[in-house]
Amino acid sequence: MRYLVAANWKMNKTVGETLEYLDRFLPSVKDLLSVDIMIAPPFTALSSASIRLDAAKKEGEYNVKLGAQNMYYVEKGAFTGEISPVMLNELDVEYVILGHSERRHIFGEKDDLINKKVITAVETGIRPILCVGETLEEREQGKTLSVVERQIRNGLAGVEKDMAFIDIAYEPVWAIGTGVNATPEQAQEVHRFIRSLINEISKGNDSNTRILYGGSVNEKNARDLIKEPNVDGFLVGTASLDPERFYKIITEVLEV
Ligand SMILES: O=C(CO)COP(=O)(O)O
Repeated sequence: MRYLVAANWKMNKTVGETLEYLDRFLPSVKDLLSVDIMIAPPFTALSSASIRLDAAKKEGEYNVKLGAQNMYYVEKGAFTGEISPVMLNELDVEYVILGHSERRHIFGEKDDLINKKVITAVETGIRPILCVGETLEEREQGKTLSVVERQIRNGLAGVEKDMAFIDIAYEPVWAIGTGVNATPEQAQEVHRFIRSLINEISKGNDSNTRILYGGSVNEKNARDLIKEPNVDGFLVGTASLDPERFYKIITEVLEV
């Protein structure tokens, strides 16, 4: 299984800033093919990023893929403000982040909607990264594993046989954007649980499923986190906004 290091830029960077970032970032990861890299800019920058990546790939070898931060589960129609999988496919978007805690908590997305999106993503050939994770209150009440189990079972209902085409990101809500990451031990405990759960529900058909950790990952804590046996990569927010910091995290993963 290849590690995946993914950047979730959230609502950051204009088209100009995206192109400036790629100009600085792409040379650093040229010929770096042993780890999968994904960048998810905002929707407005996807097209320009796609063109820039395409041009780079004509000049050299890059293992950098584009991701979307969300999508709707219908091909087209009267869904004001939504983006469809067909629109993402056209831009060579290969990943989609689904069920991010900001979608769940700020925009009220529930497991059944997230599940519909996961199913459509798999059907359209866009690899979903299903995000799960507990709030601080849930952790303090000892509910971490039961919350994660519910989010995974509901989120993956109907796609269990396609598990090898899906990645999971464990992102404890209390660690997102706070500067307080889960300790390697805390991450490993939940990742081991997720691994056994998806092994059970996919009947062993999960050999390409990465379990990413997300939540205040940076160039200083990445090495200790990736050393854990069930941490298969990262979903990085804040630290991915700077191309040098994101590259440093990638190099920490390479060294394990
Ligand atoms: O939400 C995240 C990635 O999806 C994590 O964000 P931070 O790295 O800023 O904590």
